[in-house]
Amino acid sequence: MATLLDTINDPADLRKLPRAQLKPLAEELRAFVLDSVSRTGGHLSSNLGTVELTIALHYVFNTPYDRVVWDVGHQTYPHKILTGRRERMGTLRQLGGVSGFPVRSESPYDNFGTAHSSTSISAALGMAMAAKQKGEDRKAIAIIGDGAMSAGMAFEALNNAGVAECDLLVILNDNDMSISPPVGALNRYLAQLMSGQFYAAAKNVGKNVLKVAPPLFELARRLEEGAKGLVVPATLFEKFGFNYIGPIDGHDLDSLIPTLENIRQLKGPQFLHVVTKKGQGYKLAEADPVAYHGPGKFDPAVGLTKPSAPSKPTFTQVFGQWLCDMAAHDARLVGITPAMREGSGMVEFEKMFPTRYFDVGIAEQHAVTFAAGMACEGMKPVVAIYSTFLQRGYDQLVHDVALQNLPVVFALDRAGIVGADGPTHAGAYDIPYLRCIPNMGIACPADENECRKLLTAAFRQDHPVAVRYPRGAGAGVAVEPGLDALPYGKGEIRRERAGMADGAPRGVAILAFGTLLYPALAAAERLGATVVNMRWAKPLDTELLAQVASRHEALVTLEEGAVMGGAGSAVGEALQAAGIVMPLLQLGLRDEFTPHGDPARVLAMQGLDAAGIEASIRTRFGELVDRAAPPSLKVVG
Ligand SMILES: Cc1ncc(C[n+]2csc(CCOP(=O)(O)OP(=O)(O)O)c2C)c(N)n1
Ligand SMILES: CC(=O)[C@@H](O)[C@H](O)COP(=O)(O)O
Ligand SMILES: [Mg+2]
Repeated sequence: MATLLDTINDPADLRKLPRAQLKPLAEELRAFVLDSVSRTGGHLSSNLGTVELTIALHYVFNTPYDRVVWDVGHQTYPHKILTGRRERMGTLRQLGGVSGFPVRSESPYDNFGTAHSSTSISAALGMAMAAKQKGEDRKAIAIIGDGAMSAGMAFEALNNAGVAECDLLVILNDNDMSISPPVGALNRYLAQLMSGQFYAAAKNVGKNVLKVAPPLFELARRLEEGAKGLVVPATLFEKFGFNYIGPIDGHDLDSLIPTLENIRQLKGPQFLHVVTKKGQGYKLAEADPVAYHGPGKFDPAVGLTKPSAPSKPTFTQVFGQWLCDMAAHDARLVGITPAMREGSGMVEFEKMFPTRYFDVGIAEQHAVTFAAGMACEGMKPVVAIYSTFLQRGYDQLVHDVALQNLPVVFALDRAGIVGADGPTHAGAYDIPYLRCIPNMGIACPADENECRKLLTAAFRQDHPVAVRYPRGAGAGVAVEPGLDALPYGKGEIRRERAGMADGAPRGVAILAFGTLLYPALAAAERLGATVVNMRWAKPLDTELLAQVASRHEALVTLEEGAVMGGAGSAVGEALQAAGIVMPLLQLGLRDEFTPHGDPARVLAMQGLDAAGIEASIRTRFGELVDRAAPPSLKVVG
């Protein structure tokens, strides 16, 4: 028998349903989300929390004519299911499948591409302003979480919107959670709004939405004036120029729908405060929304289980352990995260050093300058941040840290391909964007052990240094427990081509930056090439480079990052500066955005697995390779 959900292939179908059928639809939708995510993995708790809100939005507003902008977009699975992608949810976050975030090219209902947080109010305001300019009567709606609301960008947009005289609706989806528990004064303020006098004054809902009907409005205004004079101060959002409505129960369709229907008729900036529960309807996720924020596949009847055999440690875990060990060794160390405690491997550090741990909220710019301030006072800050999110703090990195040459360590996680999250989260650009900044050092560990030692090397410098490492596990190299450092700015030759002894320049040398050293070694076995583990993209080991250049006929650079402007470009510049003219092939991520999907496959599509590296080198330098390789290593055919 067809379910209600089966009948909805478009919000137009949803709008045909009688109100009474929306609750059973919500139940079906929630069950579908749980079942679907348990099969594919993905973001769960946030999506269980937006089921009713999504139904209400598409039911009340004329989507996609009215624009809906979801902040971050990790909570848009119900939206995807109701907007024609139900049957493709089994492909979620897989190569060629449905994206885990809104993407404009994926659906006309995805009005704005998101995944980095706190952009929704700006984008929706832009759309509202465009509608005003063009004389269109469409509505623009931003749905932003309490975590995302903590970012400066959200406040910049509120500041603008409050005076912009546009028909903008901001919906604050307040579930009292970021990925981990939310932090900061705004969070405390929202908690206040939820309690005591404010919550009692939730008649605000009735009062403010009545503003549409002039006679009632006058009555409401007088009531409001009276009430405000007595007990209810204006909310922060009213002071920003919004009409504040709420808080209302975001799981109660009987509150949501009439409230949205009324708001739809209001003019000017509206602010609806909706209260939801992360993980709503699935007890295990309600009890542990952190674990169920972004789980892998699991059996919903059992829940998440611990893997039986201990797997190789991830780079994140190697960093987390190093951070604790170095903090025990050096009291000046402080650890900073912009709201990514779990993802950045800082759970243990917070437990061991609670007074030296700082979660500053989703506020990357602030995290960087906050670190700069600490460094000015003799502390040794370690900012643990995903490569993609440091893009937010770029000016702060240049102006506040590097220009003042402050010793801040950037532990850059998720450098390179990340897989399921796709292009928004790929750490593709850090080498190019860091390398051009004076005073910066950039370390690219090839494996777990090097990661630990390069973190120590970075920590010992008196200037800023970034250590970039990828998502997941490495080659499985044993990590030595001490706090030894690798030398600053120095690489090593890992494999020498056969016949080096005769001194004549011959064959190809691969200069690997980071974890691609291992596929490079595999390719070099077949090519008879030399492999150099460069370790540092900046400073470049120019001495080693000159030595290797003098003994080979061609060089190949290799990095898991944008090839344009990356470490390979640095090698090209260094060769030119030294007056060395020789063929150079630069391999890395091409000048295109990489899709979401299995990371190994995405890397292979970029030609960065062992076979791809070998093929590229053969195509460009086949003759040199074959001439240099000893007969035993020659690959025939
Ligand atoms: C600029 C940026 N920093 C960090 C993140 C990682 N991140 C994704 S979701 C999230 C928490 C968002 O909290 P909230 O907006 O309240 O949504 P909820 O998860 O509670 O649904 C964080 C920190 C991000 N996507 N973008
Ligand atoms: C939506 C978001 O930005 C995070 O939840 C992100 O998906 C986490 O990625 P990791 O799984 O790599 O920590
Ligand atoms: Mg939240």
